[in-house]
Amino acid sequence: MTTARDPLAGKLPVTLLTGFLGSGKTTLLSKLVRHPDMNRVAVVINEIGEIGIDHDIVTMASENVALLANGCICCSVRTDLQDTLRELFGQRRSGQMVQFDRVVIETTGLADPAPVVQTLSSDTMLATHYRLDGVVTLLDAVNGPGQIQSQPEAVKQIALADRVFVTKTDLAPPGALEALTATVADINPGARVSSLLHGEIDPHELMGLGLGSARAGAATLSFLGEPLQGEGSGGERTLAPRSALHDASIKTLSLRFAKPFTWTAFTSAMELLTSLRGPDLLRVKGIVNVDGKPVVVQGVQHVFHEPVELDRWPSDDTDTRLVFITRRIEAQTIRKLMDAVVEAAG
Ligand SMILES: Nc1nc2c(ncn2[C@@H]2O[C@H](COP(=O)(O)OP(=O)(O)OP(=O)(O)O)[C@@H](O)[C@H]2O)c(=O)[nH]1
Repeated sequence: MTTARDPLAGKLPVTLLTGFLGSGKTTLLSKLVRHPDMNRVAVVINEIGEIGIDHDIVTMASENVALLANGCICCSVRTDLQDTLRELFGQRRSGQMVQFDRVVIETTGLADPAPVVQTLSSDTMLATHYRLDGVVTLLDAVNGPGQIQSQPEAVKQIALADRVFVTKTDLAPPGALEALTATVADINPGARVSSLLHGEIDPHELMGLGLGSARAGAATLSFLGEPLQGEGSGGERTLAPRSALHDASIKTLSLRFAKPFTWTAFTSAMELLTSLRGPDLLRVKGIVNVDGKPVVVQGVQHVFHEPVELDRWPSDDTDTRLVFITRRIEAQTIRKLMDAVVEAAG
């Protein structure tokens, strides 16, 4: 990978909407697509593995694509998401399709969102035209705690989120939002958590969540503000062991490096790490000091998105700070590996 000043310019932002079954995704989408500020969005509902789900937002045309009165495109995918995104782009370019300027993909409630994220960056054609703007995960205030304990995919959806919205707090006992906020923070300290009732939301809350917004400044890099356990050492947390999570092997590791990296050394370390442990590397986010310059990096499992070089550091802190969400990897393993590669690179 190479750094570029703004590799995201001109690409269509994609928001990935996840959340366990019944968490309120369709409710949210049905409000969103009717919002005046969302009039040029293409909504892709990825229904793989689900049969006959009748999303009320979609008045399905025979080819499973519907054009809403306000210009929204709704499209239901039962086969191949990649093909659908390619086709949508092709039709947009040739004028057969509304000039949509954003895509929202709703994944099936049981899905692990990581493959969809990977698809976006590993498929060359898709990566040229689309960029992941953020992962939004809905979490049911009533059923969420049980799902987190029993369903690894629910944990994965939270682990990959940029923002988590807790839905149905009106049905939940007092304190449910606070408790779930703490649980989410254990799984993914970088995700902002707020409540969402009956899908009522300002669409802008869902935009500009990911890397594309990194250059907006420190606020969007809040995940880097995690307290680290000692300068130069790796902070490590096992996910909420007290709540007996099903997949308690998922950990959030925060690493800080004072010495700047060369880009070659950093990418070599990441390449080695992903080749050795890719499937267990659920998410990596961070800001890297590359020869003094701040570069924001983000990866999901073995796929790294194009890094973004910031114009300036968001604060006085110019250390490299990386947050890893991993399964069965210790902080010291990553640190040793990175140190070794940096040393070898001279
Ligand atoms: N009380 C209450 N009900 C809600 C809220 N949000 C969604 N619901 C209801 O929860 C139910 C499930 O919502 P959906 O939007 O269908 O959930 P989904 O995530 O699309 O479900 P799947 O397609 O099965 O994955 C519906 O009956 C909604 O009306 C909320 O904030 N409060």
